[in-house]
Amino acid sequence: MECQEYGLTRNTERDNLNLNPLQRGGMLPVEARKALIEYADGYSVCDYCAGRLDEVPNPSISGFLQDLAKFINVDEVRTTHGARESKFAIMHALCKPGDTVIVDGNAHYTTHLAAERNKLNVIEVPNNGHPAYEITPEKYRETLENAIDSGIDIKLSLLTHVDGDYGNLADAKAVGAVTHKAGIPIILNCAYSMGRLPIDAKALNMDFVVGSGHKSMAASGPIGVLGMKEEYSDALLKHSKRHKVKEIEMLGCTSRGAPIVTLMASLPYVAERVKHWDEEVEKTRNFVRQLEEIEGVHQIGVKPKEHDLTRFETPVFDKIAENHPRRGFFLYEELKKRSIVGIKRGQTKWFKCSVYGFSEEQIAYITDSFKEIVAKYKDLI
Ligand SMILES: Cc1ncc(COP(=O)(O)O)c(C=O)c1O
Repeated sequence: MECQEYGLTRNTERDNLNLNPLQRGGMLPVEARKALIEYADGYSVCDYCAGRLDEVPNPSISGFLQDLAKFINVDEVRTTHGARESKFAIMHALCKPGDTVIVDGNAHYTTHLAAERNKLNVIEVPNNGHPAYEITPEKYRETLENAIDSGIDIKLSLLTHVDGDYGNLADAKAVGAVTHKAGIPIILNCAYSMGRLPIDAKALNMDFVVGSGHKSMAASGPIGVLGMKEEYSDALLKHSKRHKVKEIEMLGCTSRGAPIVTLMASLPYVAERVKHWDEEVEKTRNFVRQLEEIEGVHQIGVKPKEHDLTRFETPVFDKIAENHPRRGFFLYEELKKRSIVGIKRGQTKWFKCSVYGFSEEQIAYITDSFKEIVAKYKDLI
């Protein structure tokens, strides 16, 4: 058999300034790149395993999990294959088919799929619409109370801490108080927050927090985090009857090899970087201010920004696209000429981007580039 050329290079994304929000928090520091090579082979973390991944002493996965639990302030923590697998496992352990869960209207598709795979009904708390698309604790309370009043037994609730569409940071503490008052456990989906900003699960009134190593914790994918309160550990970490030491929801073992060692190697770096979250927010706000100086560029979602993921409506680029021979592709191509990538090809009505981790100089270069492109095509507007 002759195999095709699979195109396994990433020079474009690596050598240019990548604005794709999905990529900004998953970039590996040097220590993690070294660990990646050291543990690149298949079951590389399993040499000293006595049956449980979370208890492996060498490399010290057990020690790492203790540190990780402290980092997010939970009683127990496990790694999974992603935030989605963490959500699935919680729903699976706590609900049965036909049960109902309540989730925010900005929830990620993986939340919907986790519920669907568990055969659960979903009630959605709507956001407040254009332009902020905010999920308010008041709306969460109202939707929950209406459901309860109409006789629906809600087994579990979920809040997306920072959503992937608008980059809004939800008021987790207030929503946690709402669901606890109703006696319903709550999951905080921290895919876009854990590893970028400090997470204290207990202070946020959360029973579960789930994270994504490849999205926000500087790890190779796929790897997720599942943190929980003690009272749920029996349900979530229940052992197999047949294979006594194995945890059923984890299917015995979850992420092994490169993903877990990079997550481990990056933890000190990530623990340090969350202390500088305010600086990142300030950089994002400056970026928004500068980009909004262009007529026809508006940030949507909550203002001022509280997270780096930013969505802009960009009628000015859409107008240029209408009259440009390359149509919608002009923006991608003009940015690429300036070594900027990460805005989807052909997209000009709106786009999402992030400057997380870039320096002020790089951000100034990026905003100047957008302004330069508008100036170049002023006759097409
Ligand atoms: C808000 C949110 N939750 C969950 C996920 C999925 O995370 P994972 O790939 O770790 O399952 C994403 C990925 O884009 C996301 O944006």
